[in-house]
Amino acid sequence: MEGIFLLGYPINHGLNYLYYLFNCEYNKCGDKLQSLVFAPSHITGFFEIIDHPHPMIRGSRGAGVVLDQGVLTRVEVCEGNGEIIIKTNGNINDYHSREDSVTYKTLDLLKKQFTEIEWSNLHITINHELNVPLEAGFGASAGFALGTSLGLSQILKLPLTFNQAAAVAHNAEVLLSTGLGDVMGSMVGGFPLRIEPGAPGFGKADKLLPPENPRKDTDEGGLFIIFKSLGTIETSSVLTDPVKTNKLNSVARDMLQRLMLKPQVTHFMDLSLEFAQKTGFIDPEIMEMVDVLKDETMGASMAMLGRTVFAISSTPDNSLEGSGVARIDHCGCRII
Ligand SMILES: Nc1ncnc2c1ncn2[C@@H]1O[C@H](COP(=O)(O)OP(=O)(O)OP(=O)(O)O)[C@@H](O)[C@H]1O
Ligand SMILES: CC(C)(CO)[C@@H](O)C(=O)[O-]
Repeated sequence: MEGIFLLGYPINHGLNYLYYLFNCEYNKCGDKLQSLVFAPSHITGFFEIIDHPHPMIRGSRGAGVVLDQGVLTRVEVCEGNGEIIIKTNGNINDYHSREDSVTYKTLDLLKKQFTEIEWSNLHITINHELNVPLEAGFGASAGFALGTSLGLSQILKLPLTFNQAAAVAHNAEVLLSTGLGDVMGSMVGGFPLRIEPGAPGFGKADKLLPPENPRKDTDEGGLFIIFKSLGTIETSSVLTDPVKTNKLNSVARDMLQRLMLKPQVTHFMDLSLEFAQKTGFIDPEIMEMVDVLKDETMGASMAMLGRTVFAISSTPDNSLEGSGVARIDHCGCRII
């Protein structure tokens, strides 16, 4: 394999920088038990909300794409007095309140499910490092939840499989209305098609075949995701508004079937733009950026749910000033 390597990892990989930072800190951790989880970011192009009284079955149908950037979570556990420290990019997480935090919610669900664990004798530190914007359609909350559930399940040797641990993350997302299909999307990788709603192990997912690699000269091959975020949309503010949810459901109703009849990346992007326009989610500023990218890529649209434009392209080159570029992560969420 060609390329420049740092700590055994090719430095052209989006994950490498974060991996390096974490490895440096690793030595300072003494004999604490710790785990490292990478949850790649999932951008939804279009979605339909499927309500159900059971949170494991509640969720969304839809389609999206998974980036090689996202949330890296290091969980550390040692003996203590029940302290819980949660940090995001090195800062203590003072997000609104404990009740609103998807990380706390995931931890609480594990505590309720596994009462035999002596949680009050543990000191738990959860460090999230993210390199995508928050509340901007990159499914960061799903990454926080997955890092917490998979990390703790591994360290504490909880009797859960990979999907079962991820289902706890889905449960937390659905209960807080911070996401419906991002946990499934991040687990699947590539271009996830969420065929039936629900948590991993409950819902049903597939993925688009990547188109033929137009860049045979690169070892990673494949496509690029170009993005630029202008601001946030709090997912829960949309998911709890019946006017918005009825509207988006009526627009999305037949979109997945249409994509399944022609399961191609360009068609996914066309449908995503149709969804963004017909729902009225897209505003003139985002549309302007879509127009810039549309002609020079395989298609551009708005990331659900954020004031973010995204495009899929065979080249990182584009004329949108200040845009970010990522690769596609085909592997999905993993313990590293
Ligand atoms: N600084 C922060 N540190 C940790 N968690 C945070 C922070 N800010 C927000 N959160 C968590 O993320 C949730 C916001 O999720 P939201 O779904 O709106 O964003 P997202 O997942 O990044 O975007 P989207 O779902 O649109 O893709 C909050 O409810 C909170 O639990
Ligand atoms: C609701 C949502 C658009 C938020 O990112 C996503 O979770 C999805 O597609 O279900």
